[in-house]
Amino acid sequence: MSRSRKRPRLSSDDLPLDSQNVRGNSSLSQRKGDRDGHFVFMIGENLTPRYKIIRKMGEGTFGRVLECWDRENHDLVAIKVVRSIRKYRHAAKIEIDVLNLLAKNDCANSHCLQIQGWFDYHHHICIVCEKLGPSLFDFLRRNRYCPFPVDLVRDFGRQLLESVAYMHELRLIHTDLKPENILLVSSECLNVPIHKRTSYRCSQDDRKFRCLPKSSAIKLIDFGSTVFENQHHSTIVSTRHYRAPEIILGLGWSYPCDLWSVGCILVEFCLGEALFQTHDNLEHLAMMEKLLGPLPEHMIRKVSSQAVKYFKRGSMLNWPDGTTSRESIRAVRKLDRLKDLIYRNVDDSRTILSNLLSGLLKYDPNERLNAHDALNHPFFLNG
Ligand SMILES: Nc1ncnc2c1ncn2[C@@H]1O[C@H](COP(=O)(O)OP(=O)(O)OP(=O)(O)O)[C@@H](O)[C@H]1O
Repeated sequence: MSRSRKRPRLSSDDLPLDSQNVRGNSSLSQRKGDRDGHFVFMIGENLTPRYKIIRKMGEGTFGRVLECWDRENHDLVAIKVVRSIRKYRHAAKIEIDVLNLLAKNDCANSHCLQIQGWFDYHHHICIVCEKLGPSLFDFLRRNRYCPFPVDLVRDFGRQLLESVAYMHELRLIHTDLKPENILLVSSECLNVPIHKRTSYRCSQDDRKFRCLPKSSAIKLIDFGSTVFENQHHSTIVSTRHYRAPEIILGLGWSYPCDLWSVGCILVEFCLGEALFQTHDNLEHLAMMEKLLGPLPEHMIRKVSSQAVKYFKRGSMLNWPDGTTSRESIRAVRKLDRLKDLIYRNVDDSRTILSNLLSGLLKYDPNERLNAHDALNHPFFLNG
């Protein structure tokens, strides 16, 4: 997967706070932040006297996530050390509020990352959380994008929908659901034999075994883009591959955009790789039409002035247009109808799974399944 999967969100043009004449120990400030405002550290160093840095677990737009030893609780924790840039600090405070709200109302089935606390360290906001395992994207990548068996897709889908239902009950919209933001609770895995019949994609090379998670327990992370339903919504949200059509068409968005993302994620679990591998709006819409049929006219009639250019004669997608590359035409042609895609890649529960997916991938957000209805779908009830 060569194309970037990162969601363009806050641009990184601001200077780090430690180069903005913030009062304090300048030599320490310089050592603690690099030019992008990322926290610079050494393994074994202390992050306050309480936490000892063990290793880096991940890095994102907002900061670095470090595995640390908590000397007070004698436990390992994950600490997100946010970049020392004003807008990221501001976003981190919102993320802390969301994490606290999620923790306050927590029920057994929330499947959301648990916050333990936070502190400010040399202009870096540090969010202390439970330590989890690899993301489902990392897991797929390490297994050469070998798809998950359908029973695991069901377990992951159920938990993911439970966490989305929980957030929506609290009037929160995650807006950035993607395999990178779904973490296995445990890193333990099992080596299992690959059956040629059941896993076509995995059996394309000479490997006889594949790795599967020992436990299917997952948790949702990264609430840095979460918004309250009644708050200001920026026009563009979500990482490209998981972005709902109403966002691309500038029609406004709400809770259903999370369910579209869940649909894309579940297909990805069945295929091993992202469903919509594109970075271009027109190509993205063409891929959707190849998979799901034509966009509804009533949506096309209301598109924003920026999106009008994607259509001709008022109702037809203007694709391919004069600028479409051969590579793009090939990428769209490669896609099948959703049902055929699922039939080609999944062995069990295909009919019921493709029915669930078409409910999650409804163009019209008003017709799309909500999280509760999706959880009551026969794919989950009969599995
Ligand atoms: N609690 C945790 N336990 C283990 N690893 C974690 C944890 N939290 C985050 N990570 C790792 O760190 C990575 C970055 O974390 P996170 O997504 O919160 O940062 P971000 O800066 O908001 O990222 P993005 O740019 O993708 O939004 C994750 O993809 C994951 O691999």
